[in-house]
Amino acid sequence: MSDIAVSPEIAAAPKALLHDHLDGGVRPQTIIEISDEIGYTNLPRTDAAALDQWFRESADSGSLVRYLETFEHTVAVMQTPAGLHRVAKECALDLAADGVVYAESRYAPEQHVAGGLAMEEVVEAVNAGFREGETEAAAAGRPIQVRALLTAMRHAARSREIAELAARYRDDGVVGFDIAGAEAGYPPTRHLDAFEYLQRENAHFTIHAGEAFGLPSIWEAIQWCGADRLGHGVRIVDDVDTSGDAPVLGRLAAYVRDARIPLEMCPSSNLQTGAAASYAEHPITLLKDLRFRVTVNTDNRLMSGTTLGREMQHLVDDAGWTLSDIRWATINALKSAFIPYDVRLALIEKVVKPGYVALGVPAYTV
Ligand SMILES: O=c1[nH]cnc2c1ncn2[C@@H]1O[C@H](CO)[C@@H](O)[C@H]1O
Ligand SMILES: [Zn+2]
Repeated sequence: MSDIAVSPEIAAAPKALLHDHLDGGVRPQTIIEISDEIGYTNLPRTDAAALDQWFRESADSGSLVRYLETFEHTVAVMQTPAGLHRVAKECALDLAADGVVYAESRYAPEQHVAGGLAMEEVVEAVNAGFREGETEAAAAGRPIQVRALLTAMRHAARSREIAELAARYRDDGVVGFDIAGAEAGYPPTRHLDAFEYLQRENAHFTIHAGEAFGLPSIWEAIQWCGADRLGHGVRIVDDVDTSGDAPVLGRLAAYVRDARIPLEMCPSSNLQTGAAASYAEHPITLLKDLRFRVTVNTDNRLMSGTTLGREMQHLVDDAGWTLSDIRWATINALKSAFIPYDVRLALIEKVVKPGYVALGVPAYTV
């Protein structure tokens, strides 16, 4: 969707990414090679460039449901330990090359058992791939930490089981839980059992909400389910009245802002699913100006033809963002990460702040 060039400053800026789907960021060439190895013959294109194009165009329908149909082909090549390992390793390398220093990558273990793997084996293969990618990236001078979020599909009925899996692997590379998939008709409260379990376990979770569906979904995610963060949450603007001289926040929007609930915003993805009309008009900028805890994310790099650098470049080019805004969003992301406070602080103080000073951005003020 967005083959824009990223400026040297944005490319070099240390970045943090909270919302990136592992199965939404597979390299086209890898899809083709694994398909050959496993005998998967349903790919819509067999040339890497054409396949890349196909994903972007097919995901560009204006409908979340149709957007999600394209994942059939990435999930198909992520059914073996070798396939999962390779995809995870390449994910870490690609993010490191984009200047990402910390990432949370999510995937749904229940979608990777068609070849007979146990969900534990899925988690372990992905973890091993991330660790190898981290090692290679560090050796290449691009250190990155990648942690996993386990997603449950909201139309399915395995969320409690996957929540338990996330808790079991919490000391082994998994830092949280999520629900994803078609939003309309599948409210977060359908999975209350899983969320209540995680709260009792003192575990972290985010919920895709306020993307294809509006305020009730956000309200349930926060006030019924207790979400730590919102995946997208873009529709929170429906509770901001901009008709007068100054924007007025409704009760829910005020709660989200005042409680510092992180919004994992994904501009390009929202343009493709119809949740926003353009980068210039995307609510992320209004929400930034109102000081919501905004973060910038990729969602699905393959389907959107994007990188975190590109998402940021679009905001700079079309919505008036500055490098200082990008640093603010990056620090917001690290403040909101599901890793221990001391690790977050070390990344902010030792990596992010010095990285922006090196780019000549004036010192950070709150
Ligand atoms: O923007 C999105 N909204 C809702 N669900 C999504 C989005 N992007 C990806 N997935 C879903 O999450 C699964 C696990 O990674 C993917 O297979 C896809 O079905
Ligand atoms: Zn998502």
